[in-house]
Amino acid sequence: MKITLDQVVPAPLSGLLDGKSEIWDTTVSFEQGKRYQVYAPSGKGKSTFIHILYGIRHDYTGSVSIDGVPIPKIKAKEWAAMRQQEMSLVFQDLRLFMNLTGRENIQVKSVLYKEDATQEIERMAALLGVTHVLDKQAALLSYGERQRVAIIRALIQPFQFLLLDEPFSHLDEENIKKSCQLMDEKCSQNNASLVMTSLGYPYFLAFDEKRLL
Ligand SMILES: Nc1ncnc2c1ncn2[C@@H]1O[C@H](COP(=O)(O)OP(=O)(O)OP(=O)(O)O)[C@@H](O)[C@H]1O
Repeated sequence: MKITLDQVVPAPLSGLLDGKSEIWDTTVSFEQGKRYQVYAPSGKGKSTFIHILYGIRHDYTGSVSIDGVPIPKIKAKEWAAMRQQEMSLVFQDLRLFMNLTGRENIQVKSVLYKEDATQEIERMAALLGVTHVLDKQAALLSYGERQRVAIIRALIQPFQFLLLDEPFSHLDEENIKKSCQLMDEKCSQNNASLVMTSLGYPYFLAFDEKRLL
């Protein structure tokens, strides 16, 4: 899978760009198997960028294509299949279901693709120190615990692209390290790409490319 942006300018940033961006208003591709860091200060469009790649924002000029197919030509059914099998995302605001438990949140997608992921969920939860909250309602978890649940949910499904929107904002160094280790492991297993937005910290990932947004 390859994602290409061509002269993309999000509507909210129109007229505000300073010409330094290595993503907006230029041609840039994200290829399978590579790890990208996309960095920028607050308000420069990191979440907007991730939402455009995931096909949930369309308020921009220019074009985005996936494997050569422009996004407007991709049907809703194809997006649904892609989001189950090929693209996984950790939203900045996590988007967990607050009335469901941690485990139910993680299993939301594994139920869809009918894979028994029980053991793998336990392994990842133990590594990230959230075993004790798996059966608690998400609403009762701390933000850092929710963030780790959201990371496990993203890693448990198959993917070719792992999109991460400032995924470590509420984690301590030890948990960031372990999360990076898991992300690295899963990306290598799947020969997947990783695209992470951040304010610029490299964390514990070896990026192939770093791009200023
Ligand atoms: N739906 C929208 N309608 C109008 N303006 C928007 C919309 N979404 C974002 N913006 C504006 O676009 C700019 C980029 O927002 P975005 O959330 O993508 O930035 P960000 O780099 O992720 O910021 P942060 O690091 O603070 O999370 C901001 O000025 C924001 O106010």
